[in-house]
Amino acid sequence: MIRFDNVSVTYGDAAAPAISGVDLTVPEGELVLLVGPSGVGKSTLLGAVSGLVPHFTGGTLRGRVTVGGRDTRTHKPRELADLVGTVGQDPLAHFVTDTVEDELAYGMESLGLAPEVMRRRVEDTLDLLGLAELRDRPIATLSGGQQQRVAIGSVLTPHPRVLVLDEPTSALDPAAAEEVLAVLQRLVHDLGTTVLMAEHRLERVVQYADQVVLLPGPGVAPVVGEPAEVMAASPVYPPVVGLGRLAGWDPLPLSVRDARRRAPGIRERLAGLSPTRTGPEEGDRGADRASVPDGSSGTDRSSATDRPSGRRTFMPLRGASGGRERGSAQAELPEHLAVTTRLGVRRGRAEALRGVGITVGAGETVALMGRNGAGKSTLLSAFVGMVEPASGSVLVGGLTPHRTSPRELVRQVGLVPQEPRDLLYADTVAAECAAADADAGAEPGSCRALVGELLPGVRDATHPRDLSEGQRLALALAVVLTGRPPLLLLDEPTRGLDYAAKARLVVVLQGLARKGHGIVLATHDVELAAELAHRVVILADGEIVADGPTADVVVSSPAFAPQVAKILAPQPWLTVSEVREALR
Ligand SMILES: Nc1ncnc2c1ncn2[C@@H]1O[C@H](COP(=O)(O)OP(=O)(O)OP(=O)(O)O)[C@@H](O)[C@H]1O
Ligand SMILES: Nc1ncnc2c1ncn2[C@@H]1O[C@H](COP(=O)(O)OP(=O)(O)OP(=O)(O)O)[C@@H](O)[C@H]1O
Repeated sequence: MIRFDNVSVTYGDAAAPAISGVDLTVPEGELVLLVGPSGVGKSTLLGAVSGLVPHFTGGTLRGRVTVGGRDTRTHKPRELADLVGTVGQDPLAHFVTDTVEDELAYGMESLGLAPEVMRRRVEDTLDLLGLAELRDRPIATLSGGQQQRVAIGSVLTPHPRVLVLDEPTSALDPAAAEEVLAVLQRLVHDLGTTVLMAEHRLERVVQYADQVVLLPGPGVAPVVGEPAEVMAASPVYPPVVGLGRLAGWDPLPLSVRDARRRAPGIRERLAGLSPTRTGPEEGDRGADRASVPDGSSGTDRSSATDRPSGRRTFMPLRGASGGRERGSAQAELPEHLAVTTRLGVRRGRAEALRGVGITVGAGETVALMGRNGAGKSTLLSAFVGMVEPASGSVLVGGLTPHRTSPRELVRQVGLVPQEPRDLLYADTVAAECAAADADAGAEPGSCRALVGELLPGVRDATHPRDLSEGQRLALALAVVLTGRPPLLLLDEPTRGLDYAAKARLVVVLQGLARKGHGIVLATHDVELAAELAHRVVILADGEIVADGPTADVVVSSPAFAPQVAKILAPQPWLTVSEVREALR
């Protein structure tokens, strides 16, 4: 159904092609998963199928790509629309109408389907993706995950024979991701739809794939094969495969269920051992240790709700680089970097947050989890004054965010938004980084070094618009981290990041936490939360329904447990690295 004949794509003045030597056949009715490190050319390869590359992105395509016999170089995306449905990494870029229902109908309208058919398919899709309650809503007012569901729904309604999906579950909560994958599998099995999908969170998808296409490095020809075969040697692999490789299981399990069947042996070896975990208090805070007050873990919900802002104790916070003093370093900080008390926030007609009491202590990393639309981004927005409380209060560094000037507030708190593009305004990576250094009063080169540390291979001269998703996120993270705000907020910080980049992000954030920074991440990435968070807070429908140490909260939850916890339960292991450490 899809064929690549010796395809290469070179962008503008890039020295080397983004993809090269790609020979590939995707048979009709298969679900093929495209994997590989960040920036390796996955989106480029997908774009060559939908025709976006090179028609919209520029660059030169050599060789031949055909879909259902149509050459994508001579057919514009519009001329492929009846055949190929595409969901890109940034759903907002694709929306053409204003409301959910219109968007679901749009693709069918342009194909001229009968009104009764359209009506029925819109209803089906609203139900299928849990969008019925949002049908009249302006798309601009939806949460990130709600938007991603609309984007997926809008390509399903015309029933294309080929679906090209770029990280389609990146903004979805774990349950929604499973539902979407079940729908895709049904289309593949029942209707013979062909699906080509790129995804970083392999733990979510690899067990559904008929074939895996691995791009091992930029411009390197793909490796194609059965999922278990490719996973055995792939540089990117999910925790279940990591555990399988560690335990020497052959063939490698791809699902939690398969791994559980193999697990008795490793469970026996682990019996009597326990994971080494450092809480925020036990962590080595190095030079700053003495200045960080105790009792800042805030794991006790009742006190978390009722405790005042904690201005009793003030703590000097040093820039993470050590001696260099800068704005925030001179600011005196309360023991709790952020406190909300019975916080209520309205968005439109909805109460997005209700009675939320949460504290974030110095040195603490908190993962905010919960279904799409639960209010996670709203809470982060409240911390930076982008939304006002309708009731209750929010204090950050002792200040009321929405009444504090941005200049003053940035000394206390920095936010990496869900869409990193919102943060970037310069024309090149180098200029963006220079501006970030200047804004933060950091040494020239600080931001650029961080980008390289998170993701090697990002070029100075590239326009942020032309970066891959993961590269852009690494840049946005670096821009905010350069300011080293005492409180660091990250909204879904792993979209587009490969496992290695995620691991490096974990190291950087752990280092900041040790130096006394408080970190709050809103995330659907249960594996990231397991690696990084001291504490997990679960929001449901605007209310806190759980708040406690990570292991306590996630292990008991089928939705939020990481793979290793599911495989080794009832033992308390969360990550492959914990198991590796224990077996050493
Ligand atoms: N329009 C463009 N102009 C110039 N360079 C581009 C353009 N689009 C992508 N690139 C570059 O091509 C390379 C591959 O990007 P691509 O988006 O295909 O990677 P990816 O594997 O999808 O990455 P990610 O996993 O981060 O989404 C990157 O180095 C990127 O900077
Ligand atoms: N401007 C608005 N008007 C009406 N409702 C809104 C508006 N902005 C957000 N909402 C609603 O508020 C609720 C909370 O949204 P929020 O973005 O905080 O959710 P979230 O937990 O971050 O979700 P996701 O995981 O999908 O990112 C959602 O139901 C959303 O649709």
